[in-house]
Amino acid sequence: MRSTRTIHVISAHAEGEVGDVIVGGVMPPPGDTVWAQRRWIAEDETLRNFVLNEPRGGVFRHVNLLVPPKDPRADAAFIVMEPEDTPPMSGSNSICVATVLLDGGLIPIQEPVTDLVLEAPGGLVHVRAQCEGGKARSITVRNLPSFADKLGAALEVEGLGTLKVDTAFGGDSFVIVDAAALGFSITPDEAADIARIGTRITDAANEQLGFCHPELSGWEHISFCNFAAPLAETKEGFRTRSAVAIRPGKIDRSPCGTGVSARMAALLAAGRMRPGQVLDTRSIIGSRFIGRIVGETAVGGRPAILPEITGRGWITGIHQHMLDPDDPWPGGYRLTDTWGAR
Ligand SMILES: O=C(O)[C@H]1NCC[C@@H]1O
Repeated sequence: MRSTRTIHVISAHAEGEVGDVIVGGVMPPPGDTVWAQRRWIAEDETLRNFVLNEPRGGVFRHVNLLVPPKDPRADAAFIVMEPEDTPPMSGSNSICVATVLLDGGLIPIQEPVTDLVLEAPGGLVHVRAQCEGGKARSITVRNLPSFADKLGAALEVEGLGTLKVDTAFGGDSFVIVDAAALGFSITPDEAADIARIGTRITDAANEQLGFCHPELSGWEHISFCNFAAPLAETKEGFRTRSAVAIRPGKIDRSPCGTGVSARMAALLAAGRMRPGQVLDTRSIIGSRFIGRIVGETAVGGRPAILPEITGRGWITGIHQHMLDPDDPWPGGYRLTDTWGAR
């Protein structure tokens, strides 16, 4: 056996969504901030291609690189690599990172509660893990400040007509559509159609509505389409389902923490939710994130919410990715049969 590269990975998923964590074998990328390191990883593409492309990855895979924190308040820092983007934050990936740090023994568990500060590229996120028997059983992440951008905007989508949509930021940028109006009830048999149509809606939203984060320089697009099912009132707030279509054409298996945060920001801006209320969201596979608006703030002068997301993560294995110097595809490959199937 020989290899010019060995990358050590602990694999995990959060509520069904894969979020592997690189725990060794990669030097920290250049950059004075984690945001600058994120940009370097996105532009360089070597690591992204190595771990995300086939034969090591696939369109369903997200990979997080642990880096030394830049902010002295943080216990650990991470850069998220998703199929098409290297985003400011991710709910499922941050839960996977916390799970690997705690259940994998990189940071000692304190029972019954372990508090951590993680530095995501977009800023600090606080993690509170309920721990028992050496396992983080429930993880609450205080996500980045989240805000509505456009409410009730008209969006023309070829073949679908004019949709009424919201756009919002919840740690990543979203176009939010009414799932029921498009004929979806968020069930597994709808997965291929939601992925395909969601990608078209995201493309149309980028052309017609756009998005520009006022503080995270260069975050100037809409990443995802959130198919939001109707709200059912509960004692604490609302219960709902949603499916987030991820470019180039897959569905988040989790309820998408950034998506729940973006939706709560849009619901508060529309006067439907209040601080303190909960948005209990089920994914297309029935997994659950509990979102909560814990406060209000501002981002670049716009009203914003402080969202929390609670979910669970599990370690699924350990991998050591290698590169034989004779391998003719060191950067791997993507084919449109799975990567962006239309
Ligand atoms: O939970 C989330 O926020 C995400 N899951 C995969 C894509 C998003 O980053």
